[in-house]
Amino acid sequence: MTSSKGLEGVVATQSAISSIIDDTLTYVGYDIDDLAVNASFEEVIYLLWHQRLPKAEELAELKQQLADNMAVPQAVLDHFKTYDIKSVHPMAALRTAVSMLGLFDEEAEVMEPAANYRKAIKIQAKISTLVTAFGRIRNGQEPIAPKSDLSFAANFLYMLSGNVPEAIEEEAFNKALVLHADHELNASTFTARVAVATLSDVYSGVTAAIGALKGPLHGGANEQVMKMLTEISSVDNVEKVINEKLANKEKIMGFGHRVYRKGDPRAKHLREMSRKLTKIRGEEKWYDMSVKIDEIVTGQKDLPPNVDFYSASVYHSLNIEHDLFTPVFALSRTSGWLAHIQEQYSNNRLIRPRAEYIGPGLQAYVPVEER
Ligand SMILES: CC(=O)SCCNC(=O)CCNC(=O)[C@H](O)C(C)(C)COP(=O)(O)OP(=O)(O)OC[C@H]1O[C@@H](n2cnc3c(N)ncnc32)[C@H](O)[C@@H]1OP(=O)(O)O
Ligand SMILES: O=C([O-])CC(=O)C(=O)O
Repeated sequence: MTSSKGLEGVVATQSAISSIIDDTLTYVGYDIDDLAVNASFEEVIYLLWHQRLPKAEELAELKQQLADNMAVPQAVLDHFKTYDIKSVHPMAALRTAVSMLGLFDEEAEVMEPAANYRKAIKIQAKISTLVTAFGRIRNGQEPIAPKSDLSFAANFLYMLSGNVPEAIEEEAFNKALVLHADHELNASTFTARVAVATLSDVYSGVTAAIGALKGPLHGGANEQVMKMLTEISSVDNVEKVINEKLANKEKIMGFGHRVYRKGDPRAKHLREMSRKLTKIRGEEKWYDMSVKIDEIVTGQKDLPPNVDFYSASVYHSLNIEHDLFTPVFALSRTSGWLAHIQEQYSNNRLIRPRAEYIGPGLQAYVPVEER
């Protein structure tokens, strides 16, 4: 029995939700380049959950269901005030808050598909409210109630800042949500599927997935990219800092990928948004620094940027605090996790791989006084 470190190359399940074939990403057969330009995030949620694009009335119904379910139990909001909110990572808070939502859902343990679909709506709707409320409460501000006439993307930015976003901001954020929604069997999605394959509940699956996304080798990389850009601080410093990091064999956050070899198709869309938004903000340096880092890392190491690299300067330009970048990723990827959870339940088998044992051979027990 031999193992593959990090399960590289192992095909662990079948899925009809998204595919990565020859560096092309599709959601249910629709090329991500097509969806990034044309689709709303709500359409993508529907696509992932139903494996087809919605008709107009189905889309309207989903939007209404999301709007109707955005309110979060007061006890969950109050719990943010029970610890030193400024010292915790928002992903840790989100992990607990989503788990806590399950305690207030009377259907949490009901396993019928219709009940699980209702839970998907509730979680997808409430996760925006949780992230924005956390962001405001820790800054001494009151949470803002959503506006039912705004899109999912616009509502998030509105609930965070109190201002209805400009059209270009809404467009950029919607695109970011579309691009992050699903990605085949990435680590957090696999985690969600493993959790629910024990026939545990939907809240457990999403909570487990949030924990997996938090790490800097996965969703946590976008925050680390912004930390690196902030530390480098100017285009003139890029070459020296990046060359030093490469010489020290440090990983450059936002580069490399387990599956893509020629490049992540999502990165070009985020790069273009970064160019536009940093220009509007008069802060082109974030884009210029990013492009220079990209040239060096891709040039020297043949490691192209992944989805997390240019999303950092995009979110920064949307006035999102840096440690909220990964929660933003989570609120988009929740749509994918919920699709995979549903798919796992619909054709379930316990996920239980084997380990290649590399410990000592058979040993006889020695009583404690004789060791
Ligand atoms: C949404 C997402 O999750 S996208 C990924 C987000 N994560 C990051 O951006 C973190 C930085 N990137 C990485 O750590 C990796 O590229 C991962 C985790 C994404 C993929 O990891 P793996 O497939 O396991 O590749 P692994 O880490 O083994 O790297 C293979 C080689 O490329 C190098 N490498 C990979 N990524 C990088 C990087 N970002 N910077 C420098 N070198 C790198 C490794 O050092 C290793 O070199 P070696 O063979 O000389 O030891
Ligand atoms: O697929 C992966 O390994 C990581 C990734 O890009 C994602 O989750 O979007």
